Amino acid sequence: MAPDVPVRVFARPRPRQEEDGYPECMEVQEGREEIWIRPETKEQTKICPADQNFVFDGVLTERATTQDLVYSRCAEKVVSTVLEGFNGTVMCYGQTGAGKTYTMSGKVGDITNLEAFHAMSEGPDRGIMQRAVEQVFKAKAQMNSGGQMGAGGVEDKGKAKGSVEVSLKMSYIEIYNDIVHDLIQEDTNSIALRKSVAGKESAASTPQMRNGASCHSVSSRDQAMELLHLGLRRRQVAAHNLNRDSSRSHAILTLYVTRGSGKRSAEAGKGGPKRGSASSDAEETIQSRLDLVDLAGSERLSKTQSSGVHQSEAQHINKSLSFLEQVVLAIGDPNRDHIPYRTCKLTQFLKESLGGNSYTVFVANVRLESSFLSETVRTCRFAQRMLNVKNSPILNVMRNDKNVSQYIQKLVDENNHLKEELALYDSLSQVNREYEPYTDEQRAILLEQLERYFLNDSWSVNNFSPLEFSSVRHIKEIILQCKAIYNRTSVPSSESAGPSAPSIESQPLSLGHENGHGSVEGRHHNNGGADVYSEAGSYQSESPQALPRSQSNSSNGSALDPAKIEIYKEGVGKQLQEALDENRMLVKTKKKESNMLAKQMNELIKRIKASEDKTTTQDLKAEYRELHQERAMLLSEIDHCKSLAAECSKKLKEGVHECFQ
Ligand SMILES: Nc1ncnc2c1ncn2[C@@H]1O[C@H](COP(=O)(O)OP(=O)(O)OP(=O)(O)O)[C@@H](O)[C@H]1O
Repeated sequence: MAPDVPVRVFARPRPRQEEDGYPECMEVQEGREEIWIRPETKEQTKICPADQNFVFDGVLTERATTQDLVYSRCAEKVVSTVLEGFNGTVMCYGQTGAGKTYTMSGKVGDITNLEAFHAMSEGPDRGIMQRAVEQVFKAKAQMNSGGQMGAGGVEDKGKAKGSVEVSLKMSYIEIYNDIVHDLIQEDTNSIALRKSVAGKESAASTPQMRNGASCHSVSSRDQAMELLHLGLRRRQVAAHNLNRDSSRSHAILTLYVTRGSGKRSAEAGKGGPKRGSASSDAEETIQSRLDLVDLAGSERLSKTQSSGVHQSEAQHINKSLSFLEQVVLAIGDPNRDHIPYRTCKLTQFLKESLGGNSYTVFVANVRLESSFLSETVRTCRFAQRMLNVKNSPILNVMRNDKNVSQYIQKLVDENNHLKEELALYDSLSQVNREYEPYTDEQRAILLEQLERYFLNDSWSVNNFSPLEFSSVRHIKEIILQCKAIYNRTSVPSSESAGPSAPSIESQPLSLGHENGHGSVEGRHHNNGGADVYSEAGSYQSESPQALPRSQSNSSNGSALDPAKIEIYKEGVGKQLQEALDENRMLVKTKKKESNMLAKQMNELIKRIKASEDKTTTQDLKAEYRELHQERAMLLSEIDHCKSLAAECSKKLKEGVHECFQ
């Protein structure tokens, strides 16, 4: 089993301008990997009641930190491990304008100016993305000429020599308003392109959604830079009060490294965990991946003054970041066995990076000006939680092991031999049996036989015609078809209560019932009558009987195909059901939080009414406004989860309908 490796967390404060004034209530102390907060004013103590120090794996001090230093401290080692065959992630998180894009892509400036971009990409302001590409190409050149990559990313002399084939691919996507867009597809018609990518990553195909993005072979650093420039040009950017070039999307640049057809030295990969069973003489292909993630910045609308479309973008950004927080909280909680990765595209993409197969570094970009105290405290708290996230990186080796191939061949031979034996046995006993799976035609014939058998009044214990079992596959098929007939013809218990009894389909299983909160149910019904949580849309993978029987018989009298529904149940149906459950669970939790906030707000109203002191009243009102904003955010998250649940529910229904013959 792969060992747990914690996410490494760094904080990078954006340099303050001299005119911002010192001292501030936040500071980084030289030589100490911590950000200290000393609230002084009453306002500040409301945000952070007492002195607090946030300790990280590293704090990149404001003035001393160059882009070069940031790379060597935060990213270089991760890139080296990727070159060895492990997955790696570096992600930047923080409030808008704190320097995430600067850290990742460098001082981008006017992105339409290609020359300026290339000049920057070679200069000291270049970011982690450019530097990672450089490191990877440097290593590729070394490996092609027979060197081995060691843990430090430098050539290790004296190890097994021999040219290793290395190929690199690159993809660059953005998640904008929870839709995945390809940023480097060569088609300039981005709308058509975006539709196609978004279409591919539907809930039904979430595990493969990465494949929805185009993947480009890159053979030189310059080629990779061209693609990076193209992607940055296409990324959604807008101006607001705190950042002239604010990213409106989460962007993920992925470098895929494949090292092919070489014998991996037993000594290689000393820097990290090894696969226990790896032998030194196997032919191997190593496929690893580096994700460089520039998250969109959280923003307070009151500060950015965004409105219209940018306000809606901001709400999407804040929502997805809050889902990210939920995932991180769940991973860090030993009592939670379910991590809500499926709630949005961002968390789906980061599944391996957080709690999965990856070496991950998290950079918290912060601003130390007092006016950003609340945002910085929030970022630091989140970054601290990130320290609890443990990953399990493994060496991504595809082995072409001679022993395994031989073993598979042995099994194939044995299977052929048994088939021959069976054929001989059948011919000696003069029976003609088939062992291949039923075709649709054979299945239809069997179904017809069974229907005749059940409908025939004159059937008796002596007449078992279609039930005279001829083989194991025949028995299985009869049982499946009997189940289909049963589902189609039997009447649900609620219907048997009388014609006026509502069908299961029309009984909403509302959250209100689940939570015991009557009000929730009321709002749910008022919401256009969309039965998001109706049992009809809920597909119980453990018990197929839970499917509404009224649906087992479609309007045109066709029957549910047992084989199809089984496949659906184990595959897409199961994924959709999980996603539905997750969203329902999130709605439930958030509703509780929202109710608690409502209670606190009611208390505050009482206190405001009772207050006679002007300053106290003002403070209470300010507190009320904060809570109100927080609750508004929660309510919009709840709506978002509901709409996701509705989408899952709809897809589930469509999927079940497709299982009718
Ligand atoms: N460490 C730094 N040194 C010099 N300039 C910086 C630094 N960090 C950020 N900046 C500058 O601050 C501005 C805002 O930074 P940037 O666009 O990287 O923020 P961001 O966190 O990506 O914001 P958003 O979330 O809104 O996209 C840019 O002009 C950037 O060049």
